[in-house]
Amino acid sequence: MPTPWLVVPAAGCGRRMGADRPKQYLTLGGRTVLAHTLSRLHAAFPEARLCLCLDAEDDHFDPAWVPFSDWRRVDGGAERVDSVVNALEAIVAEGADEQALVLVHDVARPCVDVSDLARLFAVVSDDPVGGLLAAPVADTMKRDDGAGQVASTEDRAGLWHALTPQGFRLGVLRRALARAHADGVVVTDEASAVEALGLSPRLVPGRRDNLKITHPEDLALAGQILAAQASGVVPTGHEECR
Ligand SMILES: Nc1ccn([C@@H]2O[C@H](COP(=O)(O)OP(=O)(O)OP(=O)(O)O)[C@@H](O)[C@H]2O)c(=O)n1
Ligand SMILES: C[C@](O)(CO)[C@H](O)COP(=O)(O)O
Repeated sequence: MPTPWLVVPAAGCGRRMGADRPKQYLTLGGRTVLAHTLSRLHAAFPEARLCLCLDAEDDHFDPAWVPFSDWRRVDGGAERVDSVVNALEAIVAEGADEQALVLVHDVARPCVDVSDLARLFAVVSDDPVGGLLAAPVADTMKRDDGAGQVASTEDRAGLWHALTPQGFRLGVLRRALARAHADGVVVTDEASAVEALGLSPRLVPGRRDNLKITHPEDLALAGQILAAQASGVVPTGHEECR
């Protein structure tokens, strides 16, 4: 199987976290979130080529946290999607083929499981469209009425949480993001842009502990997940969600 390109958007400012620095530079067990995330990706894809999207004025980053030998820093954009587009242009500038496989993974998801990464890669390598790690919705879903009360209970059958990585061919992903930009749509993930082309990305069941650190309480949770994974006490649970 060919080596993938990895795009790691890490140019966010962590507004919802509200910390004294972007959340990718908060530490878990003495290591930054960014270092944890890159280490998981490296364990699965040691030969991959990495594009790391960082804010141009980032003064927290330390290159010692990057375990990849083939990596480049790319300027982030105003939104996540703009950071990803900048990375794709950097990949094109290096002469990558339209068929090159690109996996995009949020820096804010340090608990991603190495076997999930391998499984996603196997699926998207063999799929003409590509796909994403995802987890079925487990709770009863309510829609509000805009005034703090329940308007309805939604049918959760067939609903999934979109996780990352999301993996697509370079050509498809560039076309999809260019179309979203032309249509004035700010997509929050790659798959939704690809869907808007009329294509159907594969849903690859992944562990639900691949959480995105977003709000303050998520940090402690991520620390506990990493510790539990390291001690081997967390069952994989994959079979349940397939
Ligand atoms: N302009 C941006 C915005 C976000 N991201 C990245 O996209 C991922 C998902 O975004 P999110 O969780 O929203 O991160 P933040 O933008 O940092 O958080 P917030 O929205 O709360 O400010 C993160 O890895 C973040 O660093 C990025 O590379 N460039
Ligand atoms: C890409 C993503 O992680 C999928 O869940 C997510 O859409 C990005 O974060 P946001 O909070 O929706 O901006």
